[in-house]
Amino acid sequence: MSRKRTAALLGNPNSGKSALFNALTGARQKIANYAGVTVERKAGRLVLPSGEPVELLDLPGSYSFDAASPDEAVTRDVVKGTFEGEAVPDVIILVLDAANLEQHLVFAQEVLELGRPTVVALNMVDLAERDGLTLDPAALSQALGVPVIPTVAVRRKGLAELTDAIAEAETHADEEAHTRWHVTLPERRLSAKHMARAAILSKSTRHTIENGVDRVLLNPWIGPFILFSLLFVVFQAVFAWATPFADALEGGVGVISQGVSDTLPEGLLRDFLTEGVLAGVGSVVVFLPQIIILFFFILVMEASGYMARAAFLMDRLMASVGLSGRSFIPLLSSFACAIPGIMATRSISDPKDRLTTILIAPLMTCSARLPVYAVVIAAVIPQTSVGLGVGLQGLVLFALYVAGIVGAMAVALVLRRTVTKGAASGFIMELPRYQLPRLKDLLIGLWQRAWVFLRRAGTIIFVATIALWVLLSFPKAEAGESQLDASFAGAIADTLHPVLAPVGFNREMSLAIVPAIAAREVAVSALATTYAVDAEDEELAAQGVTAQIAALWSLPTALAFLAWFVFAPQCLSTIAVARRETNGWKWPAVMVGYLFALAWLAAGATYWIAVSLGL
Ligand SMILES: Nc1nc2c(ncn2[C@@H]2O[C@H](COP(=O)(O)OP(=O)(O)OP(=O)(O)O)[C@@H](O)[C@H]2O)c(=O)[nH]1
Ligand SMILES: [Mg+2]
Repeated sequence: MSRKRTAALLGNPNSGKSALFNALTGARQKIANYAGVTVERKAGRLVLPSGEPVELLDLPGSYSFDAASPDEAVTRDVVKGTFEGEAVPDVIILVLDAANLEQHLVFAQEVLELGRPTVVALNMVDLAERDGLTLDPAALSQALGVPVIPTVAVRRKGLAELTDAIAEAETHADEEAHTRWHVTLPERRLSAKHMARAAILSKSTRHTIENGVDRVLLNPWIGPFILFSLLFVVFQAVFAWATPFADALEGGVGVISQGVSDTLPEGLLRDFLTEGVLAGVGSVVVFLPQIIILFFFILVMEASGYMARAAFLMDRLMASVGLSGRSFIPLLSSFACAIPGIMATRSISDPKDRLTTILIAPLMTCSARLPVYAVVIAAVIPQTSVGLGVGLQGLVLFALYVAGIVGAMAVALVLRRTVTKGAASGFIMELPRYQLPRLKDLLIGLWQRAWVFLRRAGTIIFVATIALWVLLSFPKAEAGESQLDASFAGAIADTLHPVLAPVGFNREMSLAIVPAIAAREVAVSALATTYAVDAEDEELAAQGVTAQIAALWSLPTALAFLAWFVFAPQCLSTIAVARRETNGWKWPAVMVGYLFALAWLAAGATYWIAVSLGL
């Protein structure tokens, strides 16, 4: 049997390659409305009408095969057959944005010049229509010398025709090489203009609304104000909207815990379930509503096209610290998690810009920190309004995010003048068209994030919490001795505490930050388990970790803990991905070193300022 044939999706960024890939293979690759979403090669299975399976490749978008950024290099290597362990794809599916034809036809010529079996997916014809364009696919096919199939990837239109054309293209490999294509960029631009003109039958100007919106959103004064207000609303919502759901979940965990206590006999199994699983892991799971609300906003910003506008707005600010707006999207992605954020830096072509962005990405507040912030804020910050319906808790949360951003900008400024010295590179980014987010995509996106969170809770958070529970539970305390004092964990806490006591940490906090290296949320489950195991006051123990923190921590101590988490590099996977993306241990070591130093200093400064203010 011959080897499975391959087809690759190629085209400019944001042309809908991943949307087509998902539609053709049933995969759920990330799609979003800005350039540079896909940064890796992904494979899936497409079944042709004949029943033959084809390996379909989704690739990062590209403007040219000469491009310098690491993601575009992947595309070039795959297509030219220099990608390790990969044969040249048999068919190329060239994806063009019908509403942006002229720009997309520039790279198209470079692709066609390869002279390989190619099919064009003229995607986003719905948007072209919305813009008042009437297209002539036949004329375009004539000009390009390959089949052109109109598609709407997100509504699965034109897929059958496209698969037919892919099957055909495989059997009729194009023998005559396309030697007629132009080689210089200005020539390609000119012929793109002619081809686009020939393919557009009529054009009515309907761009006015979009331009009007952009005049407001991109205005140098109003724009940042709107962006800032939007982010502000997000953090208010994270607290205000989530509260009823979080309370219900917390209540549910409490009921189960009570049920377990009532039914099981006293002993190790009961302690394991109540102290380790329910108090520990349960204390993290209750943050699911907050996580979903945060991602709801991120996904809407990504799908609507606002994300790229935000990057555009931030370009000036970023330039003042030696970065460009290009770094903004990886940094904003780091609000979800630093790992995809660091991966997203592959779309930055300047190596020093990219390295700086990787080094500061962990300062963006990832969603794993949300449970830590939320639990401490709920415990020590009163649920009051500061006026105008603005909640104090949401305000503190917002301030923590801002602290991360300000910290990142300050670090970038220092790095760009020292270790990653160099001039800021220019920033060119296409502004995608506005789109109404599709409910289905939104729900799938939210489901994926919820699943990631729950899976973490069931795996890494579970394992780290249980490991800590074991260390806390043995050896058993003598009568009159506290369990924490007697345990192995107590010994670990006693070793670390002297280093952290000067910045206001108590013993439980010093202990909790150790397993939190596996995943930050573990700080919460670790505290919950520690207090559950060590509980002297049974009634307080039953009220959960928030009540215990409220009763046992002073305000300066709690604030120091929050400040620590703004900076601390507490996540092994981030360090691992930084190693992979920088090809060595040097930069991850620099990253970990500076982040720990900053965390310690920030916690200390916060603690002592709070103490001296008499808080
Ligand atoms: N209206 C409309 N939107 C589409 C269509 N195809 C894709 N989109 C949207 O266009 C945006 C970009 O789609 P992606 O599939 O992420 O684009 P891509 O080519 O993979 O982009 P990169 O990975 O950045 O190179 C997303 O918001 C999609 O929902 C289409 O045919 N019509
Ligand atoms: Mg993509």
